[in-house]
Amino acid sequence: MDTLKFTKMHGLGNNYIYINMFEETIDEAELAKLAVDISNPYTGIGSDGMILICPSESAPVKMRIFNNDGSEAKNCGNGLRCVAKYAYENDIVKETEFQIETLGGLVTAKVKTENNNKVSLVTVNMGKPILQPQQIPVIGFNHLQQVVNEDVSFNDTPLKLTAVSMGNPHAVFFVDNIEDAPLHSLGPIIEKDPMFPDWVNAEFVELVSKSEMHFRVWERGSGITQACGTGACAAAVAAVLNNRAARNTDITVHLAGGDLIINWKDNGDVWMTGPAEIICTGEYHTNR
Ligand SMILES: N[C@H](CCC[C@H](N)C(=O)O)C(=O)O
Repeated sequence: MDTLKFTKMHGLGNNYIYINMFEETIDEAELAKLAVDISNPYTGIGSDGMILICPSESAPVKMRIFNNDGSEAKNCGNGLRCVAKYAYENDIVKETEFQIETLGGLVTAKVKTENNNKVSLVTVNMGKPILQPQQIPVIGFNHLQQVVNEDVSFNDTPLKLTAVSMGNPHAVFFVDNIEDAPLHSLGPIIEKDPMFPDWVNAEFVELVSKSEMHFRVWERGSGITQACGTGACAAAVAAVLNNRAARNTDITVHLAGGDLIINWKDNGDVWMTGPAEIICTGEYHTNR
């Protein structure tokens, strides 16, 4: 029986099992199944998925993220904050500002430390959103430059779609009352609708003001989670595109697990600020 050292961490309740690949070795062919097994709440550790903290040729550290269905995603906002905290506290990096490689490209993280050099808050420059339909991808809108407030329907329920990619695809829908959002009923249907060839993260948003919103998410590959960092970025971008939020402004996004501050800067970059916390460390027994 082999064992894997792990650290369970969360960003606003969006929790993953983190494995330090500077110290551990896992066959590439085993990663998807390991993500499913380790995430199982009954026979595994239990989590929204698995994140690998890897060496990189283009940055001090690389993040790979697997949902709890075993699918690998190109980006994860809550994961990036936790990777930044882990990398700083475990001396993988010495600076408080550094780059992290993701499958969606390079991002820049800044950690804020408190007593005895522990990271309490992380700000990540998530880069520029992708809005061209073909690159999100979403089909049926190739005649448009952006998919903003477009009429769609799922299970005969009419909705208005704004589609944004933060390296991973997001379908954002504005609702009058977040408590009435059809998260359970339509989340799994939207996730795998043929309109989204790579499937999609589905977000429902109730706007409070031009700098505040409520947010709930059905994540691609994980279902309902307490928070989605890339989703909060996509929601803020979508609100600005719909003239319902302001550029270059700190937007407070109230997620089920807590608040993120998102700012879509005039230079096009989206900044995300929020906490990252360690839950526990341990050894996972593989090959049982
Ligand atoms: N389910 C997402 C990946 C995790 C993103 C989310 N947990 C975040 O914090 O951004 C996807 O398949 O694109």
